[in-house]
Amino acid sequence: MKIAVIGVGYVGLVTGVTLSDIGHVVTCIDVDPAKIVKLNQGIPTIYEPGLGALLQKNIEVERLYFTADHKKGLEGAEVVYIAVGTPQREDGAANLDYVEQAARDIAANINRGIIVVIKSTVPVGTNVHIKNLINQNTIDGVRVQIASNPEFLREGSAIKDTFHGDRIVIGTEDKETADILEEINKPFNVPILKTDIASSEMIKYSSNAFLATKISFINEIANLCESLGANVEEVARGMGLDHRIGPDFLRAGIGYGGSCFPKDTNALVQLAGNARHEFNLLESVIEVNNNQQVLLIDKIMSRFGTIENKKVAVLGLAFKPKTDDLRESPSLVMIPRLAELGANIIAYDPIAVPNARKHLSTAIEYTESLDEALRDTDFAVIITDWPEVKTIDLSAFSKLMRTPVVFDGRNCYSLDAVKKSAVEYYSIGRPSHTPEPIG
Ligand SMILES: NC(=O)c1ccc[n+]([C@@H]2O[C@H](COP(=O)([O-])OP(=O)(O)OC[C@H]3O[C@@H](n4cnc5c(N)ncnc54)[C@H](O)[C@@H]3O)[C@@H](O)[C@H]2O)c1
Ligand SMILES: O=c1ccn([C@@H]2O[C@H](COP(=O)(O)OP(=O)(O)O[C@H]3O[C@H](CO)[C@@H](O)[C@H](O)[C@H]3O)[C@@H](O)[C@H]2O)c(=O)[nH]1
Repeated sequence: MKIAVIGVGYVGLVTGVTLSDIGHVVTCIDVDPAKIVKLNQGIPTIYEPGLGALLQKNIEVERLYFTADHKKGLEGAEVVYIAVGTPQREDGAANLDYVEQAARDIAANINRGIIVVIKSTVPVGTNVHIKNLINQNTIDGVRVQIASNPEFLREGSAIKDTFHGDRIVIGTEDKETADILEEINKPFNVPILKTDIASSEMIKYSSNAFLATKISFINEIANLCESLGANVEEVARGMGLDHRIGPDFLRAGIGYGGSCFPKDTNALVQLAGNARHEFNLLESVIEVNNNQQVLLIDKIMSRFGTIENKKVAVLGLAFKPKTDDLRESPSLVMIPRLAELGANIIAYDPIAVPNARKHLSTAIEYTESLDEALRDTDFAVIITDWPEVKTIDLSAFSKLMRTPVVFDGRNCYSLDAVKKSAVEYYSIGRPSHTPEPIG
């Protein structure tokens, strides 16, 4: 099948690379010419394990192309995927400007009926709106079919998620389009659910909202555990053994971030509001998460009283490990707060420092060395559970820091290991630990 993908961000690039890897001829189109230059040289524009090798392989066998020219990219395409961003608008709703522009780009450059597939996360009703927008603007009355095919990949495991996903969802208005989409996706060997368009659009938002709910639920339980003397890790383990609950997404911590959960939960609240439905549960999920992102500040202030001129190591900038993405990362909330309170900050991340320099306006020091980050600091705050941070020998804290006080937003260490160390330790939903004074 000859396929075009519009928008080569995270999702567009993974979509283009994996569709070509299963045998389709794919041309990816982006308005950013700098991205296209890099990608044509086989250089990935995102950090994603395993992506580089697949990118180079499929360019070499001439199944994968990149262009900044919509006309050229859409020429001969039988199916066109839209994978542009749907960022949050100020009122919380999804901004559809990029999707609408992609629709106009399609309308202006096709001369025969094609299938348009929306991969971007879009509110219920958008697929039909986009189909109408294209059909109203084509030359010579050309008509397109529409399909909703939401994306469920996670950053950092996007390739694995595509080839070993739990499901592929295809929402269409007619059986013929559904069958063509099924045929395209068959080689992924992932269960396919064919449904109507509105349900497909809703499955994406409901899935993200449910996962966010699990996280906020366990975070609320964690905060209660602290007051009642229980350990949230034990609680989550005990809950997760019930197969109706399951063990995933029950890791308590500093809250969820990333390019999806925050914006998609807000968009669903807006979508519900438009249908005159107050989504109280999801509003609470969002509120719990907002509070969770700054919870460590309270712990830090009750430990120190003031942090004016204290030197603090912030360990991790990305919203989760294995990505350099900072979008909605708790670090973007914590770092300005710590700076406002007068702390001098040195921030460590193994790969996200270049992105942080672009996104964080607070004047801080950066390093890609964990040792350098910890040296002579008064306390450390763990934001991202990077393997480098999780596997650190706890003695490094006492050897390198001025005072080994650690506020762990990701519960990186076992309490047994902490008890054997000289570290003063505060985590989420677990008892804190203050070492016995020596002598
Ligand atoms: N990032 C994720 O992990 C993830 C996972 C699942 C779903 N999604 C959803 O997928 C969509 C895309 O997300 P992303 O993170 O890849 O976005 P992104 O912002 O990283 O990338 C979008 C790309 O589209 C390009 N673009 C915008 N308008 C264009 C146009 N008219 N023609 C050609 N190119 C255009 C931009 O230059 C950019 O490179 C969003 O709706 C998001 O919610 C994202
Ligand atoms: O038990 C958990 C699991 C995750 N998180 C946090 O939740 C956020 C999101 O994590 P994850 O879901 O792994 O990352 P994303 O790449 O944002 O992926 C989510 O968002 C994507 C975009 O819609 C969807 O495609 C994926 O299915 C969905 O998991 C991160 O800040 C994690 O630290 C927790 O705090 N506790």
